[in-house]
Amino acid sequence: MRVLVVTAVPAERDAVTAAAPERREFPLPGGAVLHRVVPDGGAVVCDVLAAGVGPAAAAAGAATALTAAALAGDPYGLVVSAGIAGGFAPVAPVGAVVVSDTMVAADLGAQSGDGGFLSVTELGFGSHSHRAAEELVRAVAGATGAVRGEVLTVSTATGTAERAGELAGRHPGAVAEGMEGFGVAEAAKAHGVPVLELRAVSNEVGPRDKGAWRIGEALRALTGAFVTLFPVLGSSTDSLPVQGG
Ligand SMILES: O=C(O)c1cccc(C(=O)CC[C@H]2O[C@@H](n3cnc4c(=O)[nH]cnc43)[C@H](O)[C@@H]2O)c1
Repeated sequence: MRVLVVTAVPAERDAVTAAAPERREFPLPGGAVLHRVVPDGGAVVCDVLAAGVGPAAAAAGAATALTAAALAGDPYGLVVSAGIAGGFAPVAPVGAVVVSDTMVAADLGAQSGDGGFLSVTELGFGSHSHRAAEELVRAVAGATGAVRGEVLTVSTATGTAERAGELAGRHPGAVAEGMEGFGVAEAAKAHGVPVLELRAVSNEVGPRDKGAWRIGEALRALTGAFVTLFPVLGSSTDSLPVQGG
């Protein structure tokens, strides 16, 4: 199976490729570079792209790689948004791995004028969420020990307890917050390819305190998650189910 993994920054990309013995580099149109690893056994070929921070960069990077692969006649069978994340306490503490059953665009919409928020779904402009295929989420959570739930995609990382409470109130099933998952899911949906979001928690969602972020610990947890994920993907002989809707 060919897998595309999209991270925001090179440190996250390198944490993913560290789960396999060696990597090779392949240029993409536009100048970005895919880092390819073939984990033991060779059943999975995994291209990892550091596409930039935020949903727009993630969607553009993912779509470019998906299109290039499709035009080369060798399309991907799965796209994964991966990296570090803020975790909602107490369900996803620092060092935990999370897998998203629903990738939610949590700040894409409009203020309602009475202090509320209207999602793009409520505005009638498509969907504010993408569900990952249930059997894939279950297999990944089982293999990696990841906490499963909604992972929110935000363009502005949460920096106050008030905002954290607001998001948790609006999304009681949220386990974590990142900045790319929904963008990757949009690109995957446009190409009819299954999507997954897997992140390791570096900090708690809440008051901004970058000094308290445990980035190294999270990146090591991310590597560990991919060490266990690759055999799961390698054992899926059939094509994976596409998004749950
Ligand atoms: O400074 C470093 O060494 C470093 C190494 C790896 C990653 C980073 C990042 O800052 C990655 C930004 C990336 O992380 C996600 N993230 C992490 N915590 C949160 C959060 O609380 N809220 C939202 N997003 C978060 C996000 O996907 C960013 O793109 C630095």
